Amino acid sequence: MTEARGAAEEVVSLEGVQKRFGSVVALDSVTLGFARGTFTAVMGPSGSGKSTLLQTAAGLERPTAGTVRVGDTDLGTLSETGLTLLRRERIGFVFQSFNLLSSLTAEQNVALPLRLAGRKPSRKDVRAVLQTVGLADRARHRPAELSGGQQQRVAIARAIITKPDVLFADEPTGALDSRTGREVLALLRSMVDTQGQTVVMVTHDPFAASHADRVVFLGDGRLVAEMKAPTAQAVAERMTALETAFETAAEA
Ligand SMILES: Nc1ncnc2c1ncn2[C@@H]1O[C@H](COP(=O)(O)OP(=O)(O)OP(=O)(O)O)[C@@H](O)[C@H]1O
Repeated sequence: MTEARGAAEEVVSLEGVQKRFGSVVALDSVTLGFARGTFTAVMGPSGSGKSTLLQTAAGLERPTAGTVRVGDTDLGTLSETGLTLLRRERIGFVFQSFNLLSSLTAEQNVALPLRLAGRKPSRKDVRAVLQTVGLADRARHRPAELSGGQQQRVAIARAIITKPDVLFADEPTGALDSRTGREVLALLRSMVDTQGQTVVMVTHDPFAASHADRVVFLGDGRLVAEMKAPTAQAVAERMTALETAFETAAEA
């Protein structure tokens, strides 16, 4: 393992991961790592296992077989409480639907993970994170007083307040118009470039995926392709080919 350290250190790794829901195999023999300070997009046809991959990598779902590691910790060795603590301290998660608490202000939402961890949030830290996402002047606003893009930026601030090893984002721009979506993508990209944050994002959108360093493509729960330095056009072409291939296979 020691030679894996350094530039290519993997923050999260999956080895031979399978996830079944009854008779449905949502993930099959997935072996994949996410290096520190990199931005990965996860793509694939509907039902190919993207969300399941994210949830399994984040310790929200336990794999049926195989191993998920966060740093050197094998999640399979952790109790439910251990897993909850690890998620709280080392993993950030952002959803398409923001999931902010409507009765709390932006800064109270951002401070929540620290409170849940029994830590007293420092106003300075909370304001610094809001500053990072460009919302220092909206700290006292409630979600209903913010635009969709601003709410998603609060959700990102809330996810990074604990300085997680990795930020998982499931369709973070799915509910946003294209301009605010671009702002959120630029924010994720700059967190990778300026803070060395590791980001893993599920998306259907080739333009969103082009902000990543690498795109991994799933088909029927398997890892079927990988693209470095993606362009929106190259990603769109690959997706069309994949969708055709999997539709043809499903019809056969
Ligand atoms: N909790 C669950 N119970 C039963 N089946 C599930 C569950 N979660 C996912 N599945 C099934 O696992 C497969 C993969 O689902 P998943 O949501 O990971 O795909 P996806 O690529 O994220 O899809 P989409 O792009 O449509 O969101 C699908 O066949 C889905 O129906």
